[in-house]
Amino acid sequence: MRIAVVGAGGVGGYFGARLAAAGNDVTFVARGGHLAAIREKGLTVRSPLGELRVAPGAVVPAIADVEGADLVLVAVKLWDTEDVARQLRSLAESGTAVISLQNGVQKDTVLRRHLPQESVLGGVCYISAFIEEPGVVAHNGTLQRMVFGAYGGKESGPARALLDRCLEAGIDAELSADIERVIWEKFVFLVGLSATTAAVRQPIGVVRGEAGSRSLLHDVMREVVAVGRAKGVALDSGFADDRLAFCDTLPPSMTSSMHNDLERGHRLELAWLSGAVAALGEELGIATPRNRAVADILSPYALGAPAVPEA
Ligand SMILES: NC(=O)C1=CN([C@@H]2O[C@H](COP(=O)(O)OP(=O)(O)OC[C@H]3O[C@@H](n4cnc5c(N)ncnc54)[C@H](OP(=O)(O)O)[C@@H]3O)[C@@H](O)[C@H]2O)C=CC1
Ligand SMILES: CC(C)(CO)C(=O)C(=O)O
Repeated sequence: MRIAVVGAGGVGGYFGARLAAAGNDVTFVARGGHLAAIREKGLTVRSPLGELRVAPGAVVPAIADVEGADLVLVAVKLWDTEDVARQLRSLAESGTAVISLQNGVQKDTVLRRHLPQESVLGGVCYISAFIEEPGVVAHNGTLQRMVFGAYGGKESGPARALLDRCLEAGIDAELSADIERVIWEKFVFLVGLSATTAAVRQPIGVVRGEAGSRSLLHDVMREVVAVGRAKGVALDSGFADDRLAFCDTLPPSMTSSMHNDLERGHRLELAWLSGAVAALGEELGIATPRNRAVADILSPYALGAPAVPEA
């Protein structure tokens, strides 16, 4: 299968490298120092599931350099989606399927603004991975799961083919006939985890162990469920309780990519997480005070570590 991975960072680098190691024809689209390092030494993935190295020739600097693909995996941060969507148009118009593994519930709306509707399949991933240094992706823990499928439960050849390739590559993967609900289910958990780990600046073990931050986690997720249900997504009314119980099963050291980004002084996906919940709540007339507070508290960090103004 010919797969193009746009964004060779934590998510794209990890899943793309596993698919390449299993014999698929994977092209990575990368940029900056990461591109230069991969061109020189290849892409290395350090993982408790085994180290991988992808050959230097598998990387290109632009989507226009991809010489045909059956499927594109989009794995750039959310602020880069619009730009990537525009550049994917000609591939998608020639029949290439597109699956975004990004977080949030707005990514596919952005992709659909630029691409043929049927080319955009839905997807989510569960993993903790990041660029440790240019050319090197580090995988924390052993979780590495993808769920994907066509919207509306339609049968999709590319999704089925990707499932087979993932399973051969040792990636925990599943096809879903209700991918919209799956994306929202992840969103409930992710917004809870990212809001609280970033606000408290501690992993889930600390957040869930303290009555105040535990109730913040629960309330943040309740608000996401209320917004999703108001949008017509088939989320169970008690889904936040279910996710809180799930949070109790996580390793205490687990944290969110947004907390990692905050700690490193990087830009945050806040506007697409708690910020999006607050904006959607306003639009739909659903109260979201906890998500609004988290979005406001973290707003000085949204574009990276803030500089204190000169006196
Ligand atoms: N990291 C994680 O553990 C998880 C992340 N996610 C989600 O996955 C998505 C990707 O996150 P993550 O892997 O952490 O992101 P990273 O920042 O690690 O990787 C994205 C990479 O894509 C590059 N990039 C952006 N635009 C382009 C472009 N036009 N052409 C080529 N390269 C480009 C970036 O370069 P540059 O640095 O120059 O911007 C960066 O190297 C996010 O939505 C995130 O929320 C989901 C689950 C877990
Ligand atoms: C919650 C988690 C770690 C699961 O993949 C995630 O998606 C993120 O933090 O971005």
